[in-house]
Amino acid sequence: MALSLFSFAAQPSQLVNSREAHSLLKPSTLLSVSANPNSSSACALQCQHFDSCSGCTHQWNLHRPVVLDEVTEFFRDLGVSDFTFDTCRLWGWRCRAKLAVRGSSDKPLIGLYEEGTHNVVDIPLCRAHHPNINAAVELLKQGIAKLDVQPYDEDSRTGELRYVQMAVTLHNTSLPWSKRYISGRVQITLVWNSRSENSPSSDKLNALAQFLWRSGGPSSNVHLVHSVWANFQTSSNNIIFGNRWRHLLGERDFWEHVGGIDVSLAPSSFGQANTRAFDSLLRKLQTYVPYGTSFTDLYAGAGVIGLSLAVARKCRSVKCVEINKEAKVSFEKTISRLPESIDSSISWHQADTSNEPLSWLEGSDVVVVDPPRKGLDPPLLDALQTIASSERKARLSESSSPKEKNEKRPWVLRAREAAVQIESKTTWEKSSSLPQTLIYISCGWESFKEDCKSLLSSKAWHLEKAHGFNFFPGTQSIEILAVFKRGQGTSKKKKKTSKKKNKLQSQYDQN
Ligand SMILES: C[S@@+](CC[C@H](N)C(=O)[O-])C[C@H]1O[C@@H](n2cnc3c(N)ncnc32)[C@H](O)[C@@H]1O
Repeated sequence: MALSLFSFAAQPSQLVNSREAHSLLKPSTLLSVSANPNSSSACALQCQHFDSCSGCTHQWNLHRPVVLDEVTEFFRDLGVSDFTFDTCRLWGWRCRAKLAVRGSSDKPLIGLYEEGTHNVVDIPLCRAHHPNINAAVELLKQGIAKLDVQPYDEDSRTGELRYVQMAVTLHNTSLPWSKRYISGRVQITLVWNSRSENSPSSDKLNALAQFLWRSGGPSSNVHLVHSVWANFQTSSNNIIFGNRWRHLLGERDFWEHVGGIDVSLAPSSFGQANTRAFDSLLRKLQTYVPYGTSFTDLYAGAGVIGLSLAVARKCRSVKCVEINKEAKVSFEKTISRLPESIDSSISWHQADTSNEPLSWLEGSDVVVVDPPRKGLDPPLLDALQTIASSERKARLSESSSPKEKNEKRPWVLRAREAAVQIESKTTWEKSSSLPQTLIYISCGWESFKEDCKSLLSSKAWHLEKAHGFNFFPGTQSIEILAVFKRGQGTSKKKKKTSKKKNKLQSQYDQN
């Protein structure tokens, strides 16, 4: 995963005090975007790293990303005039950060690359980070200095510590929200420049983990550290993580609570950085999924979307498809905490959605796609565009998909087999229908626009609703939730025209 896209900036080097905490906890606001809300300096980033750090691109009006006007207009032109935008939390929102470690053991730099370079900018007071990420970074720096840990040197490919991933859990739901936020604990993953835990530098790795645990674990003054993990990476490219992960200290399982369920997230699986904003999005998403639906979650990660809908909307079936095999363990753990009353058939498939995409859509009423920034894979986009003709063909041949039945390629068959399968208690009738609703969740505005235009131009879908969420305040990014329905629909503009016509007609009739 490329570093520069993902990490951002920080806050004080210790746990925040209650006044600071209060300022970080401004409630989110839902803007109906037609009226321009006040742009005030109260929504300024006020981060001293802004000029050098590449994490944030905007320091004013954090509540209104620059792209918002364009987004609003785009949807208005497509007939969605009630687009809403949730401003979410403006500071201290980032609960997950991947940071480069460079410099020297007595002066480590932990942060992001300066724009267009591989020079790391130290960002101890980042305003986007959850304050406890900054506190954990400070602790890590102390450990590096004390134990003479060598930060990685990209030119010589020497050194020990390459990157660190910090993830904060806000899981403790027994606490009121402000306390829950401030007492969030940090899972620290040290990306170590060796092949495995058996390399000669492992003693130092273990000593560093012990230091973090002693100084920030349960027997320290402030229990800040949730756990310590190691990832081993020796490759010379820009990829942050290697394939080998080891749990070193603390709780192995990392739980979060979003969308109404407990969710397990291993350090190796994808997790949304802005936990609170993601929760808002999930709650909005739930309102578009009818009770008892059959549901496919494509680009599912650890299945958070699918499983939260399985519970909130009592889905008949939920099928999750994800390419990263590491997410499977998290999915299984999350299932173990779902309410016993749940009666859904649930499966998780380790597969590439672009491989025979129609097979994943079959049998579902609703499909959610949540692709990476680059947008939908072309074969999936193509399948969605031609969904109506696929349906017609299937009906004609009476068998929904003859190609499916004749499939012989072992890798395709293997991918279709569920890696995790939980049967429902009720035996539901199997359906071969294709989805009538498509919910597109996007973190890449440019690719979304293109995909959206392609879907609409195919006339297979029309756009019904759209919402925006401020997942990444201080950047140009916006998270979109768009609801498409099958068929061409009646454009709202057209509806208005016909109302006008009717009015004219009735005036004419009266005359
Ligand atoms: C933006 S994340 C969304 C994850 C999940 N929906 C969530 O919110 O936690 C995109 C996910 O798509 C996965 N992915 C990328 N390309 C894929 C593909 N071709 N097929 C299946 N999954 C893919 C990535 O591994 C990543 O987990």
